[in-house]
Amino acid sequence: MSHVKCMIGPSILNSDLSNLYNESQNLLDSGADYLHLDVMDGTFVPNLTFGHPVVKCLRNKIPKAFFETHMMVQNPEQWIEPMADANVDQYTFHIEPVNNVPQVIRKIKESGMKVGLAIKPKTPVDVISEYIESADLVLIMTVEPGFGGQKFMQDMMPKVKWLRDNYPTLNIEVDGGVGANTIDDCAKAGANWIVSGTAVINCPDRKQAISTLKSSVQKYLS
Ligand SMILES: O=C(CO)[C@H](O)[C@H](O)COP(=O)(O)O
Repeated sequence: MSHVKCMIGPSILNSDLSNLYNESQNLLDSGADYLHLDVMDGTFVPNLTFGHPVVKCLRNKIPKAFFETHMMVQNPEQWIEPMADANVDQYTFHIEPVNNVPQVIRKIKESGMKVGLAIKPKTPVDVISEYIESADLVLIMTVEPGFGGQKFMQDMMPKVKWLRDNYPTLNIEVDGGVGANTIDDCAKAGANWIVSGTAVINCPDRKQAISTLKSSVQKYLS
């Protein structure tokens, strides 16, 4: 009997952002369990996307779905209140630029959102262990954050496996290059929250793409 649930969260990063509502609704109608919203500030990563004003507009049109914002930003503390005001469900931030991680975790919780802790490929997983008990999810990046469509880093799987071995009930998310060819590696290592961008967005049958990801994870969870 598995302790964790499989969740598939497409990243809308490489969708038609001029048509964000329809793209998001289409992904939910195709079986997505949540939406993974990539917020980039051009400083923490060399790319710029959107912030809380866009997320809030999307939330007004999609009141019920679970929204996770993946905060690829230099100062995650700055955006907690605006994202809570946009009714974001889970605020996932990178620990690398943060001096006081417990303080950021506390503020996210006080604002009513769930807490996700993210690490870049070069960050060792044990750096995060002292904070895991107070988090809802850990995100292991399987590409350097910044862009969709990059090659999956298989060598991140020991991090996922280490987390699963040590934290059987933890929600472990992977993000970057995840699709039909790489999902088995993620599932086998123990990931249960799956972000997939281009592999879903560019697939003519998004329902099928999401269902393939789900079946693979469920196979290893059961
Ligand atoms: O966080 C991200 C990039 O920083 C994206 O969520 C991720 O790369 C998704 O796209 P793809 O599945 O195409 O890699």
